[in-house]
Amino acid sequence: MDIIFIDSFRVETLIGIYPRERIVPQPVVMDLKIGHSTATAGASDDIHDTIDYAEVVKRLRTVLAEKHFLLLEKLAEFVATMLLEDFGAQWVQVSVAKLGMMPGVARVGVVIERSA
Ligand SMILES: Nc1nc2c(c(=O)[nH]1)N=C([C@H](O)[C@@H](O)CO)CN2
Repeated sequence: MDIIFIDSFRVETLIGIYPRERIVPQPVVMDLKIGHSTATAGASDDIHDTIDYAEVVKRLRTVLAEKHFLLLEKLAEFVATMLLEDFGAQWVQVSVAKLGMMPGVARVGVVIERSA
C-alpha cells in the first residue's frame, strides 16, 4: 500500500489524567502513516487526487486546540478515525507520544493501526 506520512508533528493539546494536565496544554508528538493510493495523483499531478498532508496538519492543530482527552489511547483513536472517515484513508498507523514525563524516559506513548 502507498503511504503518505507525517513525522515528528508536534502539537499542543490538553491530554492527561492528572489535575495539572487537565488545565495546562502540553506538546504531543505524532508520527502518522496514512495508507492511500498515490497512483492517481502520481499520474495527474493534482493535489485533489490525494490526501493533502498540509490539510491534515492544519485540521489537527485546529481540532486538538479545543479537545481534552484523558488517555493517549483515546487521542490516537480520535486521530485514526478522522483520517479514515474525513480524509478517506484506507489504513492508518498513528503514534502519539508525550515528552519527558518521567526521569530517564524520553518519550511515552501508543501506536495503533486501523483500517477502513
Ligand atoms: N497507557 C497510558 N498510560 C498512562 C497515560 C496514558 O495516556 N496512557 N497517561 C498517564 C498520565 O496522564 C501521564 O501523563 C503521566 O505521565 C499515565 N499513564
